[in-house]
Amino acid sequence: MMNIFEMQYENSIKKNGPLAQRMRPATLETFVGQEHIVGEGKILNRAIKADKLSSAIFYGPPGTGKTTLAKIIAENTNNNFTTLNAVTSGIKDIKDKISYAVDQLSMYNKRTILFIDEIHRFNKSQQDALLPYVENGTIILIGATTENPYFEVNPALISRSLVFEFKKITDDDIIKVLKKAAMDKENGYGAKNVKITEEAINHIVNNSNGDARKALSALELGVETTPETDGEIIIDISVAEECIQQKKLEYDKNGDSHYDTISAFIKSMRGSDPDAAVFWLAKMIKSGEDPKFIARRIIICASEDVGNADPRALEVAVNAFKAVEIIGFPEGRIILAQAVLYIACAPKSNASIIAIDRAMDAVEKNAVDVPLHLKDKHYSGAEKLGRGVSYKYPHDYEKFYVKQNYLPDTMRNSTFYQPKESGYESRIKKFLEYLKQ
Ligand SMILES: Nc1ncnc2c1ncn2[C@@H]1O[C@H](COP(=O)(O)OP(=O)(O)OP(=O)(O)O)[C@@H](O)[C@H]1O
Repeated sequence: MMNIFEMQYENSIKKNGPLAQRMRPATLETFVGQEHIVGEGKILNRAIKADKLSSAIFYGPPGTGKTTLAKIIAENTNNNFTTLNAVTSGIKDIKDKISYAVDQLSMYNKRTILFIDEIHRFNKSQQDALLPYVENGTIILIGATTENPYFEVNPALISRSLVFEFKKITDDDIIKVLKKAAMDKENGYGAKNVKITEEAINHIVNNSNGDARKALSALELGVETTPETDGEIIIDISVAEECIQQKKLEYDKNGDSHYDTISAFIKSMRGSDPDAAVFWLAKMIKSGEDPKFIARRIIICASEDVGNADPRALEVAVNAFKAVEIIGFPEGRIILAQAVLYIACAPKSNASIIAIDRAMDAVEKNAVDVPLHLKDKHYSGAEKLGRGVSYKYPHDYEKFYVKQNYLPDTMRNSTFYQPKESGYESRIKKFLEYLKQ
């Protein structure tokens, strides 16, 4: 349950807010996807129904239902419900919420669910302030984050919470959400006679990246800007293309533009354009992006796009992460810039990501029995079973290399790693060729 002001605010959003807010499901039955979390018999489903909720962290991409699920929980349990947004709140707001929760418990014997959006944006001392009250059960914390909580949320809070990972919403489920919004007479466009072509729906779905808010906002823009023809509003492919584009410019302040900037930033590093890379870095710093968030993207880029063409890129990136953690802003900008420029100017190879993705695919598609000669023989009786028997020890051979199969028998000679003729990796390539001569 929410307090009276929060309820009034919610109701007014429900009536007047954007389509995505108006269509926010209020019950588990209308909530799509995330079966692994809320499906029948799953722990959260049971906890909600039994009103026995413990603190939780909801982790996953935007628009996948983290806030929605927290609100459903609020509606369906007997606790108070109140919210904080970690981007806009400070320690005073946290203390106010705590004292509200303490009053509620002592006066009415009611616990309070505190939903904190973007909890990773709280610093350590802000997160620490919550701890004793989470620990003694005054507060049931539900923290939502798009960032991996094991890196970003205080381990003490994590260990007192259940972590639930939200997945991107599937295409079929997004279609359901869109069709429902088009037909819903009360909160959607059911009264407007909206027709969406199959092609338009597919286009919106394909460009929503599993984000229901993004899909609904595109539909909203389409309907609100398309005049009626013969009593119908027709959303065809050209309208859909416009809407999913324009939405990026007009709608999202923190949401899409944040992700678009990161995307431009990473693409500039990958594209070996140091000027553009440092420009997007500056934009992220100016818009208040967390330095550790930026540093993590740099680390990923160092491995994904530079890889073994210059193995030092990963070292530089990891060290930049550690350094900004110690230094913070404003000087942290120099450290980040150094790493970004290093990576933008380094030789490039995506051989590592290709290799691991191919290998993961192969693991899914093949039997993965370890060949007999590679099996562990360090236990009695292993040799009788033929384990490890015909294994050849490479150091006993010329060049410290011997030709031998290391893959499951069904996959002999599969190739996952194809070193590129780039930077240090070209030396790796030559070396492998020399071994195999
Ligand atoms: N699982 C879902 N089922 C039905 N509708 C959904 C679902 N997830 C999201 N939506 C729709 O998208 C809107 C935004 O979702 P929500 O605010 O729950 O996302 P979120 O995961 O909290 O995202 P963010 O991290 O950006 O805050 C909702 O108001 C709702 O209309």
